[in-house]
Amino acid sequence: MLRQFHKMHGLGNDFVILDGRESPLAMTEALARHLADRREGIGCDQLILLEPSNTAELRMRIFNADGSEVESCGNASRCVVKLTGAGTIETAGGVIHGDVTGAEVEVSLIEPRFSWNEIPLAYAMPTDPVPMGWENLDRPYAVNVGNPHLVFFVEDLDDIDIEGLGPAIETDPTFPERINVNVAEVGDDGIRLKTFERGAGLTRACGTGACATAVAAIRARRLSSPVRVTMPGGTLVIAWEPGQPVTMRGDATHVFEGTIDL
Ligand SMILES: N[C@H](CCC[C@H](N)C(=O)O)C(=O)O
Repeated sequence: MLRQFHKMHGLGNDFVILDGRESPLAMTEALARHLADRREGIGCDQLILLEPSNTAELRMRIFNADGSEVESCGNASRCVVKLTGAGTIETAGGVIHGDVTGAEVEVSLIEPRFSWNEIPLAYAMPTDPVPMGWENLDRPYAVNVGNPHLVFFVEDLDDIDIEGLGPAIETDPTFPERINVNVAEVGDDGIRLKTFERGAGLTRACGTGACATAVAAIRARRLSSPVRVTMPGGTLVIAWEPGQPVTMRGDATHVFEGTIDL
């Protein structure tokens, strides 16, 4: 059966979006992996499937390039708000809210969580920072913004081999659901960030990573809200106050639409 798809990206973090609201689509890890494959499929960092929802205007399911289904995706949220005009979106990480503001899109995720069992970590330990290290990366902050993130603050981001260290940290048994790995350098005009994503590897931008990193920087009193977070693919503006949901504002780009036989 021929299915329409949309190819979109948020600051170079790219997505294939399928709409299963009118006609259901049974997504599997294997099919998500195939569609995400940049040689044998369409190619993307995450596969997004839209479905009906009882708690929001629509439900957004998120599958990483490795096929794993996860709770949240900040860049894809902005793309789905722009594509559908939805103001509320149900995700496995909670109901999120979006609004198109001119050329950009603003999305509010959930109120961040910080305790070890909410990240989750495998056992009780501090999360601000986590008393662990991997070569020249140590004492990260752990933050859950719907999905799990580690945030390492470093003096020089270009000194860090994030692609070399990322896989071992992502799959460390301390993180029973694996984890997204963020390495950040704080400067006068905000944060420079690179993210090795759970289930997708190094991406050009990570929306939830930018949110988690800005929240960690505000909690550690390194910066105050709002925070500009600049990644290889571009910049997001993140706003957060303790006790509130974290909000991001940035671009969402529609590249093309096509059909594929599924
Ligand atoms: N790799 C993430 C999901 C995608 C997040 C990212 N693309 C974003 O924009 O937030 C995870 O496994 O939790």
